[in-house]
Amino acid sequence: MSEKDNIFAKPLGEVAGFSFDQKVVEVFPDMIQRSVPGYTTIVAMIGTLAERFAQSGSRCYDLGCSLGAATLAMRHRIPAAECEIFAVDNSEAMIQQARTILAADSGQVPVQLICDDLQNVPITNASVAVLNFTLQFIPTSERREILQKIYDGLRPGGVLILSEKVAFSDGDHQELMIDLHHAFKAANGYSALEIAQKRSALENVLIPETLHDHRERLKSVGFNSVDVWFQCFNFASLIAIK
Ligand SMILES: Nc1ncnc2c1ncn2[C@@H]1O[C@H](C[S@+](CC[C@H]([NH3+])C(=O)[O-])CC(=O)[O-])[C@@H](O)[C@H]1O
Ligand SMILES: O=C(O)C(=O)Cc1ccccc1
Repeated sequence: MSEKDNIFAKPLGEVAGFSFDQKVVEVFPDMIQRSVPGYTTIVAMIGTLAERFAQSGSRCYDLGCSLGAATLAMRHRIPAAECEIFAVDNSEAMIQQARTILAADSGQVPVQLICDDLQNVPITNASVAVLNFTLQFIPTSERREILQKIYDGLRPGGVLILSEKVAFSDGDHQELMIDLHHAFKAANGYSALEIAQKRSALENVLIPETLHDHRERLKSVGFNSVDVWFQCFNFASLIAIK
């Protein structure tokens, strides 16, 4: 499997902004598993949701697919005929490694891996769209346009699964959730230095918004039904149905 994440283990002096480069790719499954509470459950449930929502002859999109975890979960659970998965990521290093992982997988649903900014990828004839911890890395001013494009590309009854690190408007609650997230990381073996250096690397790179803002924007682009289906501390996943 992947190597252990020790990217932020040594004092770095100046901490550069976080990027999905080759070093991160090599440790990514370990990093995300030890950093995102509920990640394994969320990925498995994306499979269950795809099983329910994938429509025959439609497309499923995994936007910001990294190594293709959600793609694989969907691929192994979609019963609908003639579906195709489009997995998109703008990190060349991620897509290269995803290609190797997919080549070793025996799932039957065809997968197209695309190395591009998800903003350049047309979305059409979709029944499932996944943004599993991806929108948080895109400037807030560009998020509405992406969600509108997804809404417009979905068939009626189609679903968007949106997982994000979230913020809270109440300062005390915000502080508590961040503290509990750091305790989760510490329990998974990250040192105080690793937690602090990763936190500065993510500053201005990963921008969380409140669940209220996510819900309102999803409704305002047209989604009928919007609600949280998973939350642990400051990590949440929403389902939005067209
Ligand atoms: N504009 C963009 N266009 C395409 N990809 C992008 C863009 N911006 C960021 N990315 C990509 O979004 C991914 C975010 S990781 C997703 C985990 C995955 N979904 C998983 O289910 O394992 C989440 C995390 O690391 O917290 C990275 O691979 C980026 O290259
Ligand atoms: O580690 C964190 O603090 C996170 O918010 C999650 C994460 C996981 C993997 C890459 C970037 C951020």
